[in-house]
Amino acid sequence: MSLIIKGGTVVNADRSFRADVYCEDGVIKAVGTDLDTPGDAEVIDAGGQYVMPGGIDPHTHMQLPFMGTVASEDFETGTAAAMAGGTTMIIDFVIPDPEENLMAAYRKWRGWAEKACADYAFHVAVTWWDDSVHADMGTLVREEGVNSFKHFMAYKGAIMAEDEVLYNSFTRALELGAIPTVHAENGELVWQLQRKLLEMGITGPEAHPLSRPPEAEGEAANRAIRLAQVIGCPLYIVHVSCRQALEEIARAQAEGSRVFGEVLAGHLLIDESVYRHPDFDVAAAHVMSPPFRAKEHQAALWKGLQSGTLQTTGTDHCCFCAPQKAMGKDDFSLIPNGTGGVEDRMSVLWTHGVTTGRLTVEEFVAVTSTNAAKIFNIYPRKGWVGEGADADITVWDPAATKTISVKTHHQKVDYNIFEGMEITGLASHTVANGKLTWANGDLRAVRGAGSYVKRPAFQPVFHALEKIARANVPTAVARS
Ligand SMILES: NC(=O)NCCC(=O)O
Ligand SMILES: [Zn+2]
Ligand SMILES: [Zn+2]
Repeated sequence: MSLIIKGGTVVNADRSFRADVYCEDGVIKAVGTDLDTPGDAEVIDAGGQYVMPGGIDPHTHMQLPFMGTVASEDFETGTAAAMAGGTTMIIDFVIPDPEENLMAAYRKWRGWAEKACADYAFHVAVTWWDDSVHADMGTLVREEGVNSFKHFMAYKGAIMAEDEVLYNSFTRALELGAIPTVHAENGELVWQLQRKLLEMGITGPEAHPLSRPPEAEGEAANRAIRLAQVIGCPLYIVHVSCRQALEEIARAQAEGSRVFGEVLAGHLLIDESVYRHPDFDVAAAHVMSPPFRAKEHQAALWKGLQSGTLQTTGTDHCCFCAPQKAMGKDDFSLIPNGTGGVEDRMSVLWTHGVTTGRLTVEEFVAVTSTNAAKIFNIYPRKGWVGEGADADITVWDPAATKTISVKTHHQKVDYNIFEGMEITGLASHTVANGKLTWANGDLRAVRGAGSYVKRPAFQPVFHALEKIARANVPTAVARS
């Protein structure tokens, strides 16, 4: 099974150059000029196009059971839609209920994901604490290739992790060489504001952003960062949506901390006015947490991405259809939180990032693929077009255009938050594990063709942090 991509410009995060790319048995075997074409090889003409590492979306929730329902997009449909947009790998989340055994939850999610068309991995959420969680974190890292643990600082009464859980889990993660990640929002504050707004009679989706102000996110980001600094572990903050959280990350980085930040395509482009839409279904379709913010935050997030304060882009793809959103018709706090975007992330980023001059093409590759691969320690197997890497490639046509619409998207959800957006820059072809899965509008994704990707522990920053810890071991004072 071989395939050759001819005549394009290879773009990696460090440089671009003209080359052909030859793939065999799921691996890139050669990158060079004027490569021979074996007789049986499938040929892709990439003339005038870029040949880039397939996108990695580090934040999705396929078929997530959440807020009394289950996300409409499953691992098969979601990874197929991803490949229509040039994304060849997702990192999803195992989210055990409080008291639920971590390994049992992990096995359940692994079973659901077997039908994935593209490669996938899992962050595992720590929502509670006891000795079994401590032990299972060890098993997950050492035997199952999990190298990141998620903590929800919001969703009080459900999956929220209190500070005690954060402390124990961050400490254990450091010992294992796994990165703690957080959804940073002060869950107590959100809870209190939700009650207050409902008492005031503000029951519609317009109350959603009011109950989750940027200050609640900034406070939680700072708390997680300070805990990580004292414990001495790295930290990855998911879906940074506002200036307040961004500033906490920038300050921590300036203090020498290993804090990574992720931003969602939606938070870069959509503002909070959507929650005041007169049609409940439209306003509710945008209910996600943290919410879309005032415009000043989008400008700040773009600068965070440009400056390197934020390193990755995700979608938090978590789809609920209108009848599901209607569960919160009379109480906004019951609207299932989540929006889609896994198919659109790369073209939206290209249109508003590269064509506007905010990002170079190499930076585009970094923030859509390579940085996630590096942070989660699967680089250069993923996130790189080079000999020996997995043949996960997107052939990118910078001149192609379309208008995003729910009528034409491949995502299994009845709304598109980017509806009507005119896009320039699209995946013309997507290659996953050496197989052509998307070719000029023809989706050829195969159920179950994706594999679980094990991620080794101790990505490079752990070795640096270990040296700092060794130099700062607390000592007792010997007194007579
Ligand atoms: N983001 C969201 O609203 N739903 C999915 C769960 C989460 O990431 O917080
Ligand atoms: Zn979240
Ligand atoms: Zn999420």
